[in-house]
Amino acid sequence: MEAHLIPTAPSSMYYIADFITAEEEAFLLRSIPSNRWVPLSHRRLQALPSRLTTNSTLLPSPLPAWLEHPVLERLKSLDGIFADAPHGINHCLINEYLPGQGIMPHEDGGAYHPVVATVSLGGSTVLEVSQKRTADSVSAGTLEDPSSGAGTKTWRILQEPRSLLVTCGSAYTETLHGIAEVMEDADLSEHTVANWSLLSDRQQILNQGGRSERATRISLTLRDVKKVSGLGAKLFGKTR
Ligand SMILES: O=C(O)CCC(=O)C(=O)O
Ligand SMILES: [Fe+2]
Repeated sequence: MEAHLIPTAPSSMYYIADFITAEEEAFLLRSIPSNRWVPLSHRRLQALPSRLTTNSTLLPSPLPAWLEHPVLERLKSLDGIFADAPHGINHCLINEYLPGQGIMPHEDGGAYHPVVATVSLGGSTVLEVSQKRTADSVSAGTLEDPSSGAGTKTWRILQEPRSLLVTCGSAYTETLHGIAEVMEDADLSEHTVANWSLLSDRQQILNQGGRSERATRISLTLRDVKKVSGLGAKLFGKTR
């Protein structure tokens, strides 16, 4: 995994270009159930095996076979990313974004073990990661430019189709992440993209003058929900 560490991002984020093949991507896109989408105002969403209960508990049930092979199997083979997770991966949120759609800056929070693995399908996007603003970091801005405080430091992670992004440690607990609602991402270069050296296709971006048009993108975000309810937990909780 060390070869995939994003050098300038908060510790620790890993980017693996071409984590799956184009055939596997097409298989995943075909396999996502078409009748389980929950429409939101700026994207649509589904949760596998189900949404969490109001107190952030998972009613456990096996993840579908189409997710197990190849994605979950391959994740298990990457040394140790979910090694400390109490249950292993037991939950998958699927987000779909049309061009111009995104997600507000947020943190994924304490319902999950602090590791998330994101597989991107379809289009490219830029994930904007920013240090959480605390009273201390806001006051660290200068008088001339209050926004220069540590609280506003941001990193841009370009997520290409078929890539894997792993976010853990203080990158999980101390930062926010979001996706801007734009039709294209611009000003992409080795100076602005934290994972530039790890990208699959830098040349294409250079050929496009540092621009990347948005296309429909689907992300699979794989996590370990900490609270698993009752009997089902005994049957299905341990998925590793
Ligand atoms: O689509 C993505 O890459 C991010 C999704 C996300 O932040 C989430 O589901 O919590
Ligand atoms: Fe998130």
